Amino acid sequence: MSHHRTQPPTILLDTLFSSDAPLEHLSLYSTTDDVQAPSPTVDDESRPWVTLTFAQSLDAKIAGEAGKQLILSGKESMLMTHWMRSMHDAILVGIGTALNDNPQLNTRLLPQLPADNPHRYHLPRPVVVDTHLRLRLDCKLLNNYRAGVGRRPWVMSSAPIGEAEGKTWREQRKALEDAGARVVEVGADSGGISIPSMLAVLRSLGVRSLMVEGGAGIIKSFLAAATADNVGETVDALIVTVAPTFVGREGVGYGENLLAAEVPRLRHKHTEIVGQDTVVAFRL
Ligand SMILES: NC(=O)C1=CN([C@@H]2O[C@H](COP(=O)(O)OP(=O)(O)OC[C@H]3O[C@@H](n4cnc5c(N)ncnc54)[C@H](O)[C@@H]3O)[C@@H](O)[C@H]2O)C=CC1
Ligand SMILES: Nc1nc(O)c(N)c(N[C@@H]2O[C@H](COP(=O)(O)O)[C@@H](O)[C@H]2O)n1
Repeated sequence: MSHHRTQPPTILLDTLFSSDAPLEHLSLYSTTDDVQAPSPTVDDESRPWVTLTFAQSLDAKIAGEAGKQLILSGKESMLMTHWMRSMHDAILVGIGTALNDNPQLNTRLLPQLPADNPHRYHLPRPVVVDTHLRLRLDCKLLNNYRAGVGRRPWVMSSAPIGEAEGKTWREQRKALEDAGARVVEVGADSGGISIPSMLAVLRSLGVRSLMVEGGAGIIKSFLAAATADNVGETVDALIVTVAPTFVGREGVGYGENLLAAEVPRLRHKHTEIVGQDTVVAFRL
């Protein structure tokens, strides 16, 4: 679809914004008059708008054997993902993904704007959920930030209770902060960092919209949180890219063990063929 190359795909505009919003502003913001980047929002300001999104194979795998990173999206749907990134204030991944994929989480695939265009694409804030502060000091997120081509990564973590673990955690925190990260403390429970608490903290820090990319553990947690709440109070949109390939049972899935009572009700918005992939968009 040629329009995907120069402006955000309709499937994103319709799923994330009301259809009467002006197209040209939905991925761009003005740097000249200090206007904030456009963003989907929820009415009450207690949490950000949350879009859960990932790419999967026909057999619902998101990675290969032992977590091997797979490029499942074709170039057209990958471009769509970068448009989606430009429409959110922040992008979240779990520490499993940060360690495994060493992602950049930026919008580098978007078409270059003419030099005299006063607008810019929004560069989202990278957020890593990392209970034990295992993020590498030389990861691309920190390297990009130090090189001035990425925003400061935020690391969502929770201080451990025990003295020995607490000391290691504080040392790790200092090392990460010295390397450029901001460590943000949030509450945790037996399942790891509490999703509702983390969302409330992110909103209090100014994040109006959050794109959640994965991996498997994070997807399961957000699906579970969305099911436990009254529908629509944790996750607002689900956008899944389905690639025309099988991975096999050795791959990493996200849904095998979910009980029927643990999957949220979905409201289908759109299905669109993007290149060779099928993109399915829902509101919750
Ligand atoms: N195809 C796609 O679109 C994507 C695929 N991936 C793949 O996913 C794989 C990584 O998945 P995982 O190992 O499951 O790691 P993950 O990225 O989901 O991180 C999970 C880790 O985050 C921490 N955590 C803290 N609180 C948590 C909570 N409430 N819920 C869940 N985790 C919490 C725990 O340490 C947990 O082990 C990689 O192989 C990566 O390539 C990742 C993102 C997108
Ligand atoms: N949309 C999409 N399609 C795939 O096939 C993928 N493997 C992913 N992965 C996500 O993108 C991150 C890599 O981002 P950068 O290219 O480094 O900016 C990866 O960590 C996953 O979150 N996504």
